[in-house]
Amino acid sequence: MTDTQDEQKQAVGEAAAALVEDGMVVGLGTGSTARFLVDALGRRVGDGLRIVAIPTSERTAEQARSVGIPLVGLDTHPRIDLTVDGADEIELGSLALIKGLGGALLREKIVAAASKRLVIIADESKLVKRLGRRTPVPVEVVRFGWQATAAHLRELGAEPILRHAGGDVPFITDGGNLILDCKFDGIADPRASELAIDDVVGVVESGLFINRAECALVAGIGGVRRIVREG
Ligand SMILES: O=C(CO)[C@H](O)[C@H](O)COP(=O)(O)O
Repeated sequence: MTDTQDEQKQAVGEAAAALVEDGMVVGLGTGSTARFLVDALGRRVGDGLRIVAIPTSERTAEQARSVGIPLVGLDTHPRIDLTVDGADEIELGSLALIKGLGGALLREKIVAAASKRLVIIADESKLVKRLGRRTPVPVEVVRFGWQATAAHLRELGAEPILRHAGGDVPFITDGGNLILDCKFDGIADPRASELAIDDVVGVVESGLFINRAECALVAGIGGVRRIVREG
């Protein structure tokens, strides 16, 4: 039985760490749920598990190093066996995702695309019937002309807001870009929206992840359950 949100995140982090096998190349997600995964994997590495890992952010890299997980890059390991990452919204059925409220969506998507398997870990609050009613879609954009990029995104029906790190200082991603948090009135066709956003000049990547997750490990009051993609 799991209780608080943190206990639920810990439960899914540990359940996902148990999926990792000797010899694997593992993608490490970013965020408060992924932190529990990295801690649990660090403990397994301390007990003798032999893996190498590719982090999706500088934050995760720092944590992984601190718990003794050996890190490599996509240059030497372009194929990843298993990536475990969090999500901001998970659409029931399709397992389409909104990711990037933690600001790491670009590296997360590159690592997901290089992965044979992507397992999402989350608590039940992340499950939705339709994406984008509650959470904005984070969109990473280059700094030059971001206002023009925002205007194009507005034409797609979004309300883009420049993300700030605090005060008037814009949030800068690990790739040196900006993030526009794009509020939509629900996303009826996530794949079409992903394509339309990616087609805007100045956009580096969107936080819509479509057909990428194999399954989600979701923690609730009753424990951890595995949800698979339908169709
Ligand atoms: O996409 C992400 C970071 O870019 C995170 O996976 C997402 O924001 C979920 O984070 P948390 O586990 O803290 O709710």
